[in-house]
Amino acid sequence: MGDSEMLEKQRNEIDELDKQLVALFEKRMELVTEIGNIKQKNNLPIFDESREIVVIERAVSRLKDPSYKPYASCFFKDLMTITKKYQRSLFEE
Ligand SMILES: O=C(O)C(=O)C[C@]1(C(=O)O)C=C[C@@H](O)C=C1
Repeated sequence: MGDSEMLEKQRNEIDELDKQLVALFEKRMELVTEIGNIKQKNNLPIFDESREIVVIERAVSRLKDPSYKPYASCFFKDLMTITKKYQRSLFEE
């Protein structure tokens, strides 16, 4: 297979994975919404540092390739920055 064929094939695989990621992201956001509503109802803080540490540590520990560790850690940290931002937007409604 030539390089440009290979590139197209890899990008098609990424497109397929992104489709799955969007579905998972949406499911996760639905849960984040429910948790956000519980937090609002019970006057709980949005940021839960100990929970975030657990989420990141567990995710990183599941990697097969340890060289991805700092990147996976960053990915989950950024993801939770986004979820907190979204939960805050719910509080403002
Ligand atoms: O578990 C919670 O309390 C959530 O609100 C979810 C979540 C997450 O996205 O995983 C978001 C914000 C918190 O700081 C911790 C975790």
